[in-house]
Amino acid sequence: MTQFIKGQWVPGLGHDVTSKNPATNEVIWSSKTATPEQVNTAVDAARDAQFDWFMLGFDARLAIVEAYRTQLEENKAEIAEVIAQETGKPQWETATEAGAMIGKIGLSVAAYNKRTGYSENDIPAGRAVLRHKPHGVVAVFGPYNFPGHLPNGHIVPALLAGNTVIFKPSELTPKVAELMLKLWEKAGLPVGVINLVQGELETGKALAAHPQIDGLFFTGSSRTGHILHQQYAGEPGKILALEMGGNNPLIIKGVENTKAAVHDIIQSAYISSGQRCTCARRLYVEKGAQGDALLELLASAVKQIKVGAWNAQPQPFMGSMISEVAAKGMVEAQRNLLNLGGESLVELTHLEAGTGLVSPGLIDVTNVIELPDEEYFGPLLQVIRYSDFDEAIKLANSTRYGLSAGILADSREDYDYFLARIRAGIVNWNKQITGASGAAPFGGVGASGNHRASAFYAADYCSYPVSSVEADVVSLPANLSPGLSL
Ligand SMILES: NC(=O)c1ccc[n+]([C@@H]2O[C@H](COP(=O)([O-])OP(=O)(O)OC[C@H]3O[C@@H](n4cnc5c(N)ncnc54)[C@H](O)[C@@H]3O)[C@@H](O)[C@H]2O)c1
Ligand SMILES: O=CCC[C@H](NC(=O)CCC(=O)O)C(=O)O
Repeated sequence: MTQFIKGQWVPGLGHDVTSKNPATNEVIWSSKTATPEQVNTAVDAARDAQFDWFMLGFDARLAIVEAYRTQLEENKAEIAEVIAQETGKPQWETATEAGAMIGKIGLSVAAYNKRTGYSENDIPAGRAVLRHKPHGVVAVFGPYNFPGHLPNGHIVPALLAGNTVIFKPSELTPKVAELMLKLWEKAGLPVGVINLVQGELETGKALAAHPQIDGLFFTGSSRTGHILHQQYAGEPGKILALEMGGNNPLIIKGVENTKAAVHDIIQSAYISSGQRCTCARRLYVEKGAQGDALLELLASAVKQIKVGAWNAQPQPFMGSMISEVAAKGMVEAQRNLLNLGGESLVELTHLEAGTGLVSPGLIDVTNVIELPDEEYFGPLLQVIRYSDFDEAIKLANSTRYGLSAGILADSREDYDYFLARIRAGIVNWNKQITGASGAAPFGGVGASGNHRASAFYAADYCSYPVSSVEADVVSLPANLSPGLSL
């Protein structure tokens, strides 16, 4: 029973699908996909439930969301374990993801109150009141790299605002989604308020194209996000929030503590086996002896990064990539860069056939004339040597994306110069560029997003403002307009 539709667990009526642990190739979940007809039923259920859910009022909705938080807390270890088994991420990292899911509740409540909620002001004509209403029925599409935390970051604020939800998780992480829905069910969500449809392209397309969807909140690749954007052209009444990938630059300039810089670079480029949208993909290092020394230390540290299965002890820094296909894709990306003139500093290798285990790679692409503006979603960092700061910033901005960017530099002046010129939604100074805070807005520009940032600003796309001028009784104004007599 893998679809949760209208408060019931029902089998999918589509074709067979499985989910595998990418470190062992073992099947950990199998089922059938939801058909377009089942998607219709899920949307109908969400539509039927929506007005009553909204009319329950914020406090009653919050009580259920709080009960979900209790479920998350009580099942934190299981959530972390299922995410680890299904994504290949090491347990220390998935414990953090489960923690972020719990933390999202408090942050979403704070954001609801701060960004939306209710306010009123006395005005000469009466009272100006600002309220927010939910869009209605929204679809949430999730990626595989944070299968719990990122869809949770859409679902929680959407429900708090009074929307009902149809959740379509990544086809690579159905087991995590199933567990999340079981916890929502235990929290006591009314029938139809949240629905789960599992499947691949056919299911996703049926949901995205459904005429009864009022909004779609998407986290995933830029390629899919662009398809959805085109699909929603001419639909101004539907809200579309797109959180997509990046080709993120990190510049190193005038850093005394080389070891600390190497640590920040590794945390930026290789965490989650490079499978974070915020990961550094391009590293700009000044030409000269200082840059050479930094790269030498970096290459040595990269070679020492421990890679292993989700449950290996002692724990590795990098787990498996999501699949063997993804691992082979990174080997192919490296080959392509080498063919274009790149020079390998540390080779990325596929460690075990049939798995997503790869070692981290570092490649100098300074001599590549036309560097592809691609998001290689894995642990391969491209190094570019630069002669002057303006050149580094210009190269850093040479991308159609604009998600995250950073500079490691001991001079505040350099940071201010960079901050003014770099084009990205997340810009860090002397800190890794991954690990963004949910207490801040999260989103990119260009091909990385559509200016509907998530995290703390998710509240904004979950409702629309309703402005009212109100008075308790109908009354005549003190002075009538010229030309009127009553
Ligand atoms: N900006 C962010 O917040 C953020 C966060 C995490 C991941 N990402 C990005 O996500 C990508 C990795 O995730 P992914 O590979 O799961 O993304 P993806 O685009 O392949 O899939 C995301 C979701 O869209 C669905 N989908 C795919 N094609 C579809 C279509 N034509 N119509 C409707 N639905 C469709 C998938 O089934 C899945 O549920 C990377 O590019 C990464 O940078 C971005
Ligand atoms: O893979 C992309 C997201 C990575 C992650 N970002 C967040 O968690 C944003 C904060 C939030 O949504 O609460 C990161 O920056 O590492």
